[in-house]
Amino acid sequence: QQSNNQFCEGGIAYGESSCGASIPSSSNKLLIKGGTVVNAHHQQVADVYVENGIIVNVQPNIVVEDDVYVIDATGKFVMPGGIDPHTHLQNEIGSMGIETVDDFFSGQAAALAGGTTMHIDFIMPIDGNLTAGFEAYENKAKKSCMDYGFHVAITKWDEDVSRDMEILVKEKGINSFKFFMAYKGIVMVNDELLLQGFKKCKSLGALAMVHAENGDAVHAGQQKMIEFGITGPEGHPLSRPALLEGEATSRAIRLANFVNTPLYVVHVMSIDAMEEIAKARKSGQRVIGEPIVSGLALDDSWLWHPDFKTAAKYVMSPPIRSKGHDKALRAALATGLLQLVGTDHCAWNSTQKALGIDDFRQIPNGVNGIEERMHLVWDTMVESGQISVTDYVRVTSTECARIFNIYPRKGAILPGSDADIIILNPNSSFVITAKSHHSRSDTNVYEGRKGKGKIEVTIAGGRVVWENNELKVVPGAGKYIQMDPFSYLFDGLDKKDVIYLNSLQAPVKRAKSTT
Ligand SMILES: NC(=O)NCCC(=O)O
Ligand SMILES: [Zn+2]
Ligand SMILES: [Zn+2]
Repeated sequence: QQSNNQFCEGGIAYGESSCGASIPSSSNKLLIKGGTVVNAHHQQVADVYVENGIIVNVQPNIVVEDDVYVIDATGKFVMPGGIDPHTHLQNEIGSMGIETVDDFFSGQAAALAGGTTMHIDFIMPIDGNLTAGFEAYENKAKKSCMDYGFHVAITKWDEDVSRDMEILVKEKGINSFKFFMAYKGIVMVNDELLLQGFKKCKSLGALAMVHAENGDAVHAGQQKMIEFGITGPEGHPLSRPALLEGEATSRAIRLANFVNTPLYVVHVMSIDAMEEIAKARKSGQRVIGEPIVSGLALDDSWLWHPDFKTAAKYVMSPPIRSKGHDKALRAALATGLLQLVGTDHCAWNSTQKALGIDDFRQIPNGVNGIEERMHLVWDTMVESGQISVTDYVRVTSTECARIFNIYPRKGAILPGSDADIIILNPNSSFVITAKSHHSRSDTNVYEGRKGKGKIEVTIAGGRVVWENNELKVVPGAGKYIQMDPFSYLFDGLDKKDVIYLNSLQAPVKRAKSTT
């Protein structure tokens, strides 16, 4: 495990005494002075006053008493903390029973150091059982140092699953379910299950999510690579080309249209998938496309690197695509064809990745990103001139809060919102390296990457947790955020059902044939 001198681990609390950090112990009153406060809809120079973890006032020249901790943000952007819609902490999906290196403490500490103050993780059922899965993740998340929510994966179908979906939505704060169209023989579902699951999601007001790759074809592609004698990491992208992502995306979109329910496509990695989403949205269908930072900022050339350890770092599914896809995905994000950015943070160390040294199919799938997302989206999208600062807030925070129905508690700097806030200095710079990152992985897919725009302060639930490159995090400080069903994506959706049902009221009358 990586040790890091900016971050103390192994104790109970992480504060001045144990870390030598200079961040003051949490004050319940905080004033951020003179920054440019940015929301998805508006920006203004103003002060932000926080009490007991909640934003109380946002306006210029707020005057406060002496007992308030004051941060000067002059010349900097004050924005809602990032919300990462897609993470896998302490997870073993598709990885032969081994667990990712980041748990709910180390992964969240990394997130906070990178300006993300909430994430939504994927609960994997236990032997298909959703309730058992939920309870297991409730336990894993007890060490959380920032707020979190859950999506739940559906890997089989029966009456218990259907009943548990209802319980999770009505009693446990779940409002989204994920279906894997790949990982054949592990968690992949067929079209019949997709239809049943989508129908149930619709009735509950829960959002259906898909990992869209044609799993049967991927399996055939993998066999073909092995027959050709291609066993290295480059066999991974070669075995599951973008057309298989495009096919599954198109199929999921059409099935969601048939059921008339909104659809969220996770980790959109290719032009093929992006174009299917754009086409459906243009026709009025409610489809959300989530690119992830590795798809926006990397290309697949690394997978051909002669050093196995380097190449294996980049194995994830769907694969990081060839040059050109990254640029097209950035353009689609800039023009609103894709809506929000996740990470799919699923971190392994190089020993775990080496399980696939003789066979790329055994390399655990997944890359890091929870700590890097906010910096890389700033650098590649805002600093490059592709999107505005308000759009940055929208794609890194607000849109996620709206889709998962927690806006404006999250995703906004407004009176009454949770005090999850970042301060970004656009004139400062960042550099990414495994030597100083906070993930427990010994590698980083963005190793050596430098850029403009540095998150200098992170405030989570009103506590200053990242300042002067020092983390001050407390296990157990994070809260589970329950998310209600029927987000804006469901508004007016039933009108289409009514039109359809009405058309059935007038069946064609035909005279009985006499012959
Ligand atoms: N993406 C990946 O390779 N690993 C995490 C699981 C998933 O999202 O498919
Ligand atoms: Zn996936
Ligand atoms: Zn994922």
